[in-house]
Amino acid sequence: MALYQVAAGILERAQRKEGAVKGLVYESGYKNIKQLYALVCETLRYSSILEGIINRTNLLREEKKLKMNVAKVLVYDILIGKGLKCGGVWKMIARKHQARLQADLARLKVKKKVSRTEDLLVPSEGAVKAPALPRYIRVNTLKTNAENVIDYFKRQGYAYLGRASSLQELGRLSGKQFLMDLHLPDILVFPPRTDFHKNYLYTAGHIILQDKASSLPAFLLDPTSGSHVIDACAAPGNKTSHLAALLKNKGKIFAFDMDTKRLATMGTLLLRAGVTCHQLANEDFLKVEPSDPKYSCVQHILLDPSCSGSGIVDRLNDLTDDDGSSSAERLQALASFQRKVLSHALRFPAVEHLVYSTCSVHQEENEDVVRHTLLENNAFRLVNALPSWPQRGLPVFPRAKCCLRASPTETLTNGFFVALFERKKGGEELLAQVSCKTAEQSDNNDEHVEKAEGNPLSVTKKKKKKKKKSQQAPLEKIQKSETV
Ligand SMILES: C[S@@+](CC[C@H](N)C(=O)[O-])C[C@H]1O[C@@H](n2cnc3c(N)ncnc32)[C@H](O)[C@@H]1O
Repeated sequence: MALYQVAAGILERAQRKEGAVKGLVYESGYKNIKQLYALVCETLRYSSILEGIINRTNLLREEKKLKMNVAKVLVYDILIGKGLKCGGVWKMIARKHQARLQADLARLKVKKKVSRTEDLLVPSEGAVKAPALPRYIRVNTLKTNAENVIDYFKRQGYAYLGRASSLQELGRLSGKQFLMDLHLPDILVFPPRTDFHKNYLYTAGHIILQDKASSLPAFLLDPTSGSHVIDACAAPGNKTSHLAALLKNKGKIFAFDMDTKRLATMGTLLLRAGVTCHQLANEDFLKVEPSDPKYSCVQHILLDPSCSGSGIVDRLNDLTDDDGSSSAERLQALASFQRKVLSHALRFPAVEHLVYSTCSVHQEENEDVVRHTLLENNAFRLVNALPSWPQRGLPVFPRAKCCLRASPTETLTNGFFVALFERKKGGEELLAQVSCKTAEQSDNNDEHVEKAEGNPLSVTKKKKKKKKKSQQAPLEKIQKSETV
């Protein structure tokens, strides 16, 4: 397929949050990966400038068949890149408008008082430049364990430096060094830009390329093996595969997503990761009936709905307006959907714990959604999640600090937000929990006790805690939450 069409397709998938740019480029099967990756990255870098030129010159109105993302890659190549290489009919169209496009770019440079095009990218005064993030990998415990993965990398010439004791250590990694993460188990940390897309462990599903912050939701939800879980907005499925690993493939994950293409990608990812305990449904989660007996044992829900994506570092330019902020209207529309879907999720009768997460940095999509939901629903409260995590929710309501935030500058991750809800305990709820024990859970009592060592969430688990303390590995001691 033609370069520009493939590049535009990747921009579109990145906007729909189907994965990181690098992964999407590799998945495309395009023969010249390097050329494609460079074109996509550069187009993203100049995205808001290109969009401005396209809009001011009325390009899409004059060329009805031309879509924004194809226009962006074409205009990038004709104005900033190495000139149009291929493109057939698109090339002819772009050539037709070349003079006008060049004139608009020239006017923009005069207006911004710069002589080189790249100087248009200079951040405005006071803007913080995001640091390059470490490369995080999650060990897929359905297929292997951290020890095996560490040994494998050592044999590949990497130097293992042990478990990190500070975030600064993660930020100092260079060359072929790597560390075990200090906050989350089964996360290994490598220097920025380490590329594992061709690594055997990745292609065989033994490791998952997932930002550390995006591993928080499943880790905090921590479903016991054998339990029933809903992943409400699941595709492309990194969090689903993490949930399956925590469940040890025992129990059930009901995973929903409205987007057919993303679900197809998810099917491939889950197969590669060895996930077998899931049921995928191409369905609007808002239309899933909470009283359906099928979901009567669902005690855990992971809700990671569509959001502005404003926290994702390699997409910052693409998804924000010229002034760096998402448009107020768009944010309001997203927040309204997020509130709706969160309230819906809390209607499932047996749900005990729910994790709400976004990769947005906006208060409107995060603390405001949580505050609104708590005001509307007094059966649930917030749990003080992972007390050792350094960045907390913005203090815009009394318990907002129970929530977690993440950012390139403070946690060396993409921007992220997580809130852990817990049903307030009362006689009726406890009865419901007992009657909801699934067959798999009854078969796995020993496993529950073991898992409970690291999870102070449930009353029964807490009682067993003292007994096994001496056997705990250091990472199992991580306190995931505390009730305040
Ligand atoms: C942030 S992404 C989910 C990422 C996913 N949790 C992961 O870790 O790979 C949000 C997803 O929600 C889906 N979505 C949006 N509205 C939905 C709805 N009403 N019901 C189900 N899925 C929905 C989108 O198609 C998109 O795939």
